[in-house]
Amino acid sequence: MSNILTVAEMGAADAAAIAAGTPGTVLMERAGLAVAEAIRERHRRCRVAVLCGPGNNGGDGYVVARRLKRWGWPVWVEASAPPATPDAKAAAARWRGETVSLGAQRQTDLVVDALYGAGLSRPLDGEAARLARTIPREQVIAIDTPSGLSGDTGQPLKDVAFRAALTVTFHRRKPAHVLQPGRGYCGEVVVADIGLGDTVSALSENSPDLWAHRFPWPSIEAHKHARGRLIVISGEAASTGAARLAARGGLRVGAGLVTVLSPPGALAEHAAQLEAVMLKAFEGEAALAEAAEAADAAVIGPAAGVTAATRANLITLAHTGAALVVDADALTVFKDRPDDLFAALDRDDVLTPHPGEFERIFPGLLKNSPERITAARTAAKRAGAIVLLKGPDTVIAAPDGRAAVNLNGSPWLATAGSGDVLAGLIGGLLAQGMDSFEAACAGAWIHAEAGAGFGPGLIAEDLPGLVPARLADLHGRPPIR
Ligand SMILES: NC(=O)C1=CN([C@@H]2O[C@H](COP(=O)(O)OP(=O)(O)OC[C@H]3O[C@@H](n4cnc5c(N)ncnc54)[C@H](OP(=O)(O)O)[C@@H]3O)[C@@H](O)[C@H]2O)[C@@H](O)CC1
Ligand SMILES: [K+]
Repeated sequence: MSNILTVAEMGAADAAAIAAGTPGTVLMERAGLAVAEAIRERHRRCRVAVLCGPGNNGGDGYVVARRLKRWGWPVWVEASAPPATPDAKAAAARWRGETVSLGAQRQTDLVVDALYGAGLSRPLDGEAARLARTIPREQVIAIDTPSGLSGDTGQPLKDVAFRAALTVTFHRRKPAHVLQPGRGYCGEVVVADIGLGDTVSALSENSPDLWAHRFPWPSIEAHKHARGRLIVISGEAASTGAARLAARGGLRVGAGLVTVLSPPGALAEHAAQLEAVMLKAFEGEAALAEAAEAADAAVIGPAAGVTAATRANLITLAHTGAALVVDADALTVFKDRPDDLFAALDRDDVLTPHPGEFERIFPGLLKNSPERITAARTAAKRAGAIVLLKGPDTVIAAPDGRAAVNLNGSPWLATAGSGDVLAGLIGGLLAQGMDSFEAACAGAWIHAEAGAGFGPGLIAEDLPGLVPARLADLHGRPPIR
């Protein structure tokens, strides 16, 4: 169930099921029952107001009301308008309980928000808008999406939407359930199966389902050279920590040989602090090209310096066979000439911008896109490379249109150096020959799991050491404690 469907794709899935012989009323019964069961699983019998709109979202609401009433719950419907679709009319006709107008001001314990679904195109107004602003979220169970949210963008239209403790949607998540701010409005999200069968879309949740079956576990004959060689380009003496964080991330995630390539002036600093990670000095492009000759992957950018040297180093690395992770300063340094960067990249390279860096190399794109998935996809096409747009809802996009959204991000990762480790994790997976889109997804997922599992007090230095337990989970064996 890791695909995410747009509103139009969900409509097509509904229509296909109906065309294949399942009536819409049957789908509505399944949807309403799933919501009622989700409520019963979480709450003792209590007073429930079901707010029903005129469309099929409201139709689902009438089914919920009927089910709860049958189970003996005190429940009534508050209708914003009479049912207007054939299926909603049929559902309302089977509701034999009390119906009052919206906002009848009764004392209630729970509110089922069945006003509008994910396809909402007009903002809430009047009583619906007032209720959205005033009902406490702990009381609210939303059907499909909290009313007021745009299903495709996760934005509240005109800034007004219900906030829910629980959202029950059907078949697959929609962008509003995974993108901020919508995700924050949804509370817990339950995806109920209503029997629509298989659908495939180019957008997925980033979960191991996407890539775990192709994770580059070492074979029995593995030796360190066969497990992939990663290089990490270091900045000057005063800014070397970022490269070491990236290098340790790459080593922990399984690259066989990881080397920090350092300007001569920073060598002593590194030498004092590195063990399993190897160290080599380079000076100038020719030396870098030679040192990079045998690398399978390279990380460039973390504290590299926004300098002509970083730009030249990137171009040099792009001419080697290594797959690149381009982060931080190696992105910023192309601010005035992003096309030079894009011309140098291959489709197996990965860019890992945060929104500020994204704006520098794709000016205006984020602001002018309906949401960040579209922005990341457009960026990936423009760059001809994988783009990982960081955030609480990190998006990974490929030039061929594949995209995935991280659902396991946590605020603990918003700490200095965290992104350097992420670049190293992706680099380490690229070095082991993993497909670049999948490596970016796997790196982001492992990184997020590690951060969420640690919680408060996390610093970037902790992250590489948290990777083995996550790998053990993926490998299906108990972690080493
Ligand atoms: N077979 C299926 O498809 C299944 C669908 N299912 C369920 O159907 C839901 C989608 O149903 P839906 O398409 O009828 O949309 P929904 O949001 O209920 O109503 C739109 C209506 O509201 C009106 N309206 C809009 N904004 C408004 C506003 N601000 N203020 C006032 N009115 C406003 C709008 O009017 P219009 O904009 O057209 O003038 C239109 O009349 C989906 O969320 C899921 O719960 C499940 O049962 C499983 C099977
Ligand atoms: K709703």
